[in-house]
Amino acid sequence: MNSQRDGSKARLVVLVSGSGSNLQALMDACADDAYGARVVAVGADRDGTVGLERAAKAGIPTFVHKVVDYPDRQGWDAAMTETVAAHEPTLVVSAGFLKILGDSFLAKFAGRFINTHNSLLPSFPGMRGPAAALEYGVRITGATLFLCDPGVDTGQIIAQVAVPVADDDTVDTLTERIKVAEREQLVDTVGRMVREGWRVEGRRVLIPLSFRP
Ligand SMILES: Nc1nc2c(c(=O)[nH]1)N[C@@H](CN(C=O)c1ccc(C(=O)N[C@@H](CCC(=O)O)C(=O)O)cc1)CN2
Ligand SMILES: NCC(=O)N[C@@H]1O[C@H](COP(=O)([O-])[O-])[C@@H](O)[C@H]1O
Repeated sequence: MNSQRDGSKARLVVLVSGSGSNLQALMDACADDAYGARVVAVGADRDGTVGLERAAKAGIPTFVHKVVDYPDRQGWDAAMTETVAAHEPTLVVSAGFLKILGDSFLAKFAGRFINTHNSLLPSFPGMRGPAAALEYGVRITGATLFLCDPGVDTGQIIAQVAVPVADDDTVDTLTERIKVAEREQLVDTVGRMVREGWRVEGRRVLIPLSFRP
């Protein structure tokens, strides 16, 4: 069971690659002491993202590790692991972070490394969730929050939210509609995790307030 039951604030390290609207939602939630967490660092795999700008504007430490700056993927993974570990995270949150993290990172953070994805997994994993949902013709899609494992979007599911697909949806309109529900789910679920803790039973992730008898 992981939790900050001693009343101290949980430490969130958030990983981004793009606009960081999920990051902003977490930062906004953390402004309320009752939420029980604070974003202690924001990391990215590339320079110049709006997500990094959001963190810098809020005075939150940022870091960037680019794969091309390392002799191989393992070197990049080790650098990511070392930098994130230095911030002593309660929870590592991948929110639009577009790199798969490897063995070194998972050895350190598995079980407390989560990712929000813009589809109802296991449908439409990867980098094109909304586009793939539109191409397939599903009538309901959504967002999934899950614990990351060595696979791509194959980890244990923590929470899901359904989002209807409109007849006139484009990739952009569907992506944005999913994001609204996704951000609400991320803030609500991370808050419950850090305040109440969570445990993993096989493929299930249980948070006390959602425990079923
Ligand atoms: N070990 C894991 N790491 C990450 C996971 C995961 O499930 N396990 N999820 C991703 C986030 N994600 C979807 O939600 C995702 C991100 C990136 C990719 C991908 O194919 N990335 C390529 C490079 C793409 C690029 O740089 O443009 C890669 O890593 O080589 C798939 C799914 C976060 N990390
Ligand atoms: N599977 C990777 C992926 O596509 N992730 C998606 O990137 C967006 C980031 O938005 P944000 O930068 O505004 O938070 C999110 O909608 C997230 O599901």
